[in-house]
Amino acid sequence: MKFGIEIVPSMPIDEVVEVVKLAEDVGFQYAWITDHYNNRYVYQVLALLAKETETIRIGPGITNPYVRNPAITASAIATLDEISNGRANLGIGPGDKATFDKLGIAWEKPISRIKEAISIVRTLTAGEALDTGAKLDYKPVQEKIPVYMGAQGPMMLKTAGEVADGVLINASNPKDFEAAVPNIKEGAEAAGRSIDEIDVAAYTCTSVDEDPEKAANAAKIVVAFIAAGSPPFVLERHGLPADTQQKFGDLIAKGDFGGAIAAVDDALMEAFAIVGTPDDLVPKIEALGEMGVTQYVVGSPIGPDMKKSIKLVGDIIESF
Ligand SMILES: C[C@H](OP(=O)(O)OC[C@@H](O)[C@@H](O)[C@@H](O)Cn1c2nc(=O)[nH]c(=O)c-2cc2ccc(O)cc21)C(=O)N[C@@H](CCC(=O)N[C@@H](CCC(=O)O)C(=O)O)C(=O)O
Repeated sequence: MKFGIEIVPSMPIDEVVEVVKLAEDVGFQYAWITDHYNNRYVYQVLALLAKETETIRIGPGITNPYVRNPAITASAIATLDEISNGRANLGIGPGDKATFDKLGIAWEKPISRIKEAISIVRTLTAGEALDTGAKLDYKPVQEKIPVYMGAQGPMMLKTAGEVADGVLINASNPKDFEAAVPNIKEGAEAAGRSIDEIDVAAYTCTSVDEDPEKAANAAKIVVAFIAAGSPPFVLERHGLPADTQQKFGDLIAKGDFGGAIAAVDDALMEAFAIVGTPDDLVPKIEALGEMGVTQYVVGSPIGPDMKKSIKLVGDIIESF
């Protein structure tokens, strides 16, 4: 099992660098930086991480094909690959509707847009020209920069199986991967590929601490947001009430975060997060491995004390 870490650059840039360097020191192999307009700009954060780290692979986790023209993304990731001396990964996915509504961007045909974007990025970073004649005037270090797709829906997962080198799946329960992996496999085989070529990453709401209750409490607000964004098929899969999305969506929309946290029960925690002591985490991550997960990404909130939690995860990495 490989280990990654998700960092939301909502904290001061020096702290972002500090926690990613710590993650590298304790054995994490991937750092994924989220891409939302309201946080620090993903590619400047990544450039700094490239200069400040040596071995950890880095990339957006995830960007999308709507906020930037894919040729700009190609140049951004090729530049990152040069600065990091060949450690860039591109994480790209549909983006989220709430953000696009705020930016006045129409969220149209996400699957087609992502496939087109990946094809453009691959063509340009391979030093080739688009039909329009567009071409990069330099080549990245890596022959082929790995492209990971953020995906949750069945069609998006199949598309990832068809075209991507990896998939970042925002989920934490074995039931989600029991459903997701066959979709990825179907897409891969339809494209004459094998799922073994694809790094299946669990991009998981994680909270670890020596005190399991503190760990659980730190995750509740993230679980509330996940519940608010969970489509009916996910709620059904976990036997959650059909009105869960509406209930948490309403609480969050009116800013009642206390009410949202109080409404998070054990069933929601079980469905949408992996929390507890390091010893609690091991069997849960192993269970994901049995479902075909090959990379575990420690996602927000990571823990009540982020640096301490990164070190605690570091203590269990070598046991995988
Ligand atoms: C579009 C959507 O795909 P989805 O994968 O389920 O989208 C949910 C999330 O993956 C998506 O919002 C991500 O961008 C969220 N996301 C992030 N979103 C962000 O904006 N920033 C992030 O940093 C971020 C990180 C992240 C990490 C992992 C991860 O799994 C998701 C992450 C969906 O509805 N898919 C369905 C329907 C597909 C569809 O839209 N089909 C179209 C036509 C097909 C076409 O598009 O051509 C249609 O039916 O009209 C499906 O896959 O079955």
